[in-house]
Amino acid sequence: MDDRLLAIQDLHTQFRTSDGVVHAVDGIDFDVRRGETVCIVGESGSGKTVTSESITKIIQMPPGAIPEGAIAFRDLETVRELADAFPTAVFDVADDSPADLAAGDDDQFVVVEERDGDEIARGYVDVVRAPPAALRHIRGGDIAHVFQNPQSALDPVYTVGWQIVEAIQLHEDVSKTDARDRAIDLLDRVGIPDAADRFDDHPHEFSGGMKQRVIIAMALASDPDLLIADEPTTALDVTIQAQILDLLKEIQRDLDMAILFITHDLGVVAEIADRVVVMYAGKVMERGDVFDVFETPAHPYTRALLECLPGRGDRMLSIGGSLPSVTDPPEGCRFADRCPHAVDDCVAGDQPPLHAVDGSDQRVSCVYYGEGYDETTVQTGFAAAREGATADGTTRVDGGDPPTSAETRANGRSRSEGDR
Ligand SMILES: Nc1ncnc2c1ncn2[C@@H]1O[C@H](COP(=O)(O)OP(=O)(O)OP(=O)(O)O)[C@@H](O)[C@H]1O
Ligand code: NI
Repeated sequence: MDDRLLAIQDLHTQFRTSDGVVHAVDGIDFDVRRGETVCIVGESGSGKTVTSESITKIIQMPPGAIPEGAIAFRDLETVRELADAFPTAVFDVADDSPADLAAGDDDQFVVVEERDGDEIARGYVDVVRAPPAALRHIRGGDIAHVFQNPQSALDPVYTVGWQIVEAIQLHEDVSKTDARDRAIDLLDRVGIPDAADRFDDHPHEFSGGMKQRVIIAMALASDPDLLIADEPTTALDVTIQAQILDLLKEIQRDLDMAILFITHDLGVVAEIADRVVVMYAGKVMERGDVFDVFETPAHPYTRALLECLPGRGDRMLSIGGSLPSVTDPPEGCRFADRCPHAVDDCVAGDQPPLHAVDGSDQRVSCVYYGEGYDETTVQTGFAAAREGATADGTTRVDGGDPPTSAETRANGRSRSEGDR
């Protein structure tokens, strides 16, 4: 069964600037299944936020544009509603392969399989092609966003209760009294003590962590299938961060909602992700099940990120170097310039294709996993390999322990707990 809720295919998001075209997201693929948590992780500027904001097209266009790619949102109810509201936008296909998606006409964005009277067996909405009216239906309804700074997401002038009531009434035709009751339930649901009493308080009467809980309550108002959270805990202190992560896990379990979580912190990834997408300079370097990626990080960049985690190994690593130019991206692998294993093939052509690792779902964009290469060469400690490379000009393949499964478990999750 295809349980994908969101399928991103060859997404390109660019910005026109006076310095040239910024290739912020440069051809990425990944999907989010129903009810799971996918984390996008990567350094500052790698394209995480632009990816997440492309999904509901809340990026400013212009200067932004999505010249290529498709974002398939596969919620049956939404497909039905949009097919009714925009009958001429329906694109019938027998089989929903990516090729069909790409072949869709520009104004045909509701893709259905088998249209039998009102019955739509399966289908998806291509967010990239959807017009503003259809996007309004999806945004804040089927897909809700939670941003980093709770301060700016709340209006200081209105009570928090009223702001949640407004979010509820935006998506549902309910009376003020019913909406008020639901708002209080939501505040209670996200762990605001004495929710009924806090309803009439203004945002400034809430702490940062409590404000973020209010934002999450607003996001839940429309009962979304997908919650996109962009660094939602970064502005909060560590204990509050942990509480918000716990809250998100709990809500997800109860509401069976998928979460796309953006972070630069692999500790957070270990805490909440089912699957992880590692981005670098607008490309996906690696993706897969969080346990596979933590236990057998395949890409040298992922290894480097893991070695940067405090408490892993005895050295604190700084990767060194900086992201390549986003206006004039280099040939080959975007990470080649900082990679101790880079060879000629790494600096030619496009970013390497995503190769399978060990027959699992894990995929890695690295030439060493292609034909004619020995992948064990890059399965070594990043810091050790770099030291080897700088000491004698060659890459050393020994030394540097990969993170163990015990360490991954110590970070809070275990495959055997069956908590997914
Ligand atoms: N409106 C814009 N105009 C021009 N360039 C932009 C715009 N928005 C983003 N970019 C560029 O796109 C690239 C990706 O930015 P993005 O915000 O997605 O990174 P990020 O991975 O979310 O980083 P961070 O961890 O700092 O939030 C960066 O080079 C950024 O400068
Ligand atoms: Ni960001």
